[in-house]
Amino acid sequence: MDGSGISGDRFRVLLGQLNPVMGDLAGNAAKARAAWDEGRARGVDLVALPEMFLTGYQPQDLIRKQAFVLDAAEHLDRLMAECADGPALAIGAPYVDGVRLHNAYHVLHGGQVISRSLKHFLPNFNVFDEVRVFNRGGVEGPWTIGNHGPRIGNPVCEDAWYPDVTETMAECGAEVFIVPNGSPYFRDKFEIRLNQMVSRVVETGLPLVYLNMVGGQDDQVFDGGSFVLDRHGALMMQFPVFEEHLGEVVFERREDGWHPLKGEMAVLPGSLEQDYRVMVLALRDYLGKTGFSKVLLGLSGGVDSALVAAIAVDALGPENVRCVMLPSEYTSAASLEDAARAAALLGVRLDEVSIEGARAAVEEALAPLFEGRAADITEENIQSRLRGLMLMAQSNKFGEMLLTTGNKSEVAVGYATIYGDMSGGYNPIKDLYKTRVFEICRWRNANWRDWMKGPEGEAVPVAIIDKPPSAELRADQKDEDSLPPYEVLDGILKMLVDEEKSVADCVAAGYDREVVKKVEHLLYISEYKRFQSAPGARLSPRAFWLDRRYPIVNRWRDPSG
Ligand SMILES: Nc1ncnc2c1ncn2[C@@H]1O[C@H](COP(=O)(O)OP(=O)(O)OC[C@H]2O[C@@H]([n+]3cccc(C(=O)O)c3)[C@H](O)[C@@H]2O)[C@@H](O)[C@H]1O
Ligand SMILES: Nc1ncnc2c1ncn2[C@@H]1O[C@H](COP(=O)(O)OP(=O)(O)OP(=O)(O)O)[C@@H](O)[C@H]1O
Ligand SMILES: NC(=O)CC[C@H](N)C(=O)O
Repeated sequence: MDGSGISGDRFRVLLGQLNPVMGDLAGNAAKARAAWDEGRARGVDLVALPEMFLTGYQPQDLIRKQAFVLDAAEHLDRLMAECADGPALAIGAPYVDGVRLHNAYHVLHGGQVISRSLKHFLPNFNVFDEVRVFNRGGVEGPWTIGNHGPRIGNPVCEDAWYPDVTETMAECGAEVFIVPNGSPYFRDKFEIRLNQMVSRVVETGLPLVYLNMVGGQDDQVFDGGSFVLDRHGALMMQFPVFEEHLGEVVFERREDGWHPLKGEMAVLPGSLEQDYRVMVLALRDYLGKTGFSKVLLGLSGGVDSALVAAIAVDALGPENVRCVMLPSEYTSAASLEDAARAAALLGVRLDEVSIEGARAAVEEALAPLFEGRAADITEENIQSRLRGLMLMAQSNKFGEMLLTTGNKSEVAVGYATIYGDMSGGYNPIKDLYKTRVFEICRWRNANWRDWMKGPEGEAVPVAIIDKPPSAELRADQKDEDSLPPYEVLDGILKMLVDEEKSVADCVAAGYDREVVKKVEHLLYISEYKRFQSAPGARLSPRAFWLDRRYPIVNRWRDPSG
């Protein structure tokens, strides 16, 4: 040991896979400080935190506020002073170089900044717009603490998705990579990340630490799942997904360089479980981070609202979820029973407010104007809007945030009433196709985990999963009267939306051209609804909102096929 507190042949890093709150500079700094205190108590050499941990990620245009960047710099300076005596602290925070604003990774030690890596590759695709808000940095060489420990290179997230930055760092003498990330979830992304990081290891022959953020931010969920690879690309440590976690990686110096020792190995859940957990965590964090603790929703006896109720209960506990049945003359006895059973299984309160009186009053008020016109979708939408009105009134009165329940199939084709059932602050199932809604319900009924605040066993009544979906806005209505069967609709939507395929591709895959053209048309004409819709948890690489933005005014239709 020398004055730096580092032993000659071991280097210990405490990795903080933690959940920051966007814009809560003091809170995030306190969390960083607590991790550092823990690191000091354990006697580690370095405490590392994810990309842009001090501000939260992604800050979007908040980062264009000079006052915000200055405030962040002050919090960083304070941390540097407070953490002068002990392990180094590596933390993501913005950096201003003259007029150039950077996404940076700072290493603080002994009251000084001993390294500052500026993100070189700015992601500008899917949900990312970093070219819009940051300047590209040059590649920073590796750093060490005193004369001991490995020379460490810090490619910042996207920097490790291409060979250039790691190769340059290796040429400059790096012996270990620690990559801080703000990498949001989409289904099965873990394998893609792992393959990318293994490639960097194979190209450079150097071990790599992948440290991800965790937690929900608006539509995105950072899934954690940090890991460590040795110089051959073998997995030496795996952190859990979706949980805050402090874990220690130990590097040992051998004749041929630095080697990470084998450590904890969390098992990653399957894709249905991951999707479900994302929806739960996204809702919990959206509520908690915006200052809400309670939600309400309209429980119709259908599968979408039943699943949203289960997600809400698992996120917040049954005492914080209230369901409301708002029957009309078209509501069947089976729907009333199914809603009651769904609420009972989850242990939530179910209130009933009829929309019949209000509907009669609205129709009477409009009758002189509408005289001579046949009843049509107008009257159906009035019911939906009255439900929205009644639910929002309760939201105002009781301080509960209203959840809206449209699945991705409906959101894609505009099968929802604007200012009606689209009313609400958050939509947990916005990126979940209807066919997957059924799969997820079955998964939840068969599986319980300790992170769920809801009951074990059946959470969505089997009778609800098994019956044909209906909006019940007129007698004997079924979704399949207006839409193709969901297997067909979802098959076409996956091709058009998620895979960017043409109409001709869909026809070649066996779908009827007329049906494909109808779906394509509905997809384009409902962009205005999506523009006015609530945010919801992103589960796929093509979620509506940031990943998939069509022009609202658009006359083009695919002539192929
Ligand atoms: N480009 C555009 N920019 C701005 N506004 C635009 C627009 N195109 C139409 N509009 C406006 O939008 C209005 C039509 O939209 P909207 O009022 O939503 O009505 P609309 O889309 O015609 O009908 C709602 C649909 O949702 C279905 N649905 C399914 C499941 C549940 C529920 C439910 O309510 O519970 C409903 C229902 O069966 C029906 O097919 C028009 O009055 C028009 O003025
Ligand atoms: N009778 C009702 N009571 C309470 N809420 C309702 C009622 N009917 C509709 N809603 C609300 O409006 C949403 C859209 O309802 P609708 O039944 O028309 O379509 P859906 O997409 O099949 O949804 P679900 O599967 O939940 O029924 C529901 O999820 C629910 O939140
Ligand atoms: N923060 C980032 O640079 C994110 C982009 C990165 N390639 C990812 O999604 O993991």
